[in-house]
Amino acid sequence: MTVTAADKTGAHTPEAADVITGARERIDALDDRIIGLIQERMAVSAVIQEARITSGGRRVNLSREMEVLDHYRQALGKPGTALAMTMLELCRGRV
Ligand SMILES: C=C(O[C@@H]1C=C(C(=O)O)C=C[C@H]1O)C(=O)O
Repeated sequence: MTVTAADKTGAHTPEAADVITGARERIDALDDRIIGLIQERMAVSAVIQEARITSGGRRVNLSREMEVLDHYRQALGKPGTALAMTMLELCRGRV
């Protein structure tokens, strides 16, 4: 059985299916960039954590994490906090 663009997108007209298909390509490209930026952030975060641990400090710095959480909350609202918490977990592991 053939899967049509309308099936894949949920659109009810070919015009809407075209809009959705094009916009999804842009979303996939944006997601690739976001993932790349998160990976870059993880690497920079690792440099900071290693420097602190090597100097005798702890991996985690809660006051800094509060600043990061607040930054995301101010920009994106409450879901921004959840996003930042997931990102912090990616960057420093679970606490
Ligand atoms: C990167 C740091 O170390 C840890 C990781 C953080 C981060 O990824 O943003 C923030 C605070 C620390 O728990 C830092 O102190 O800046």
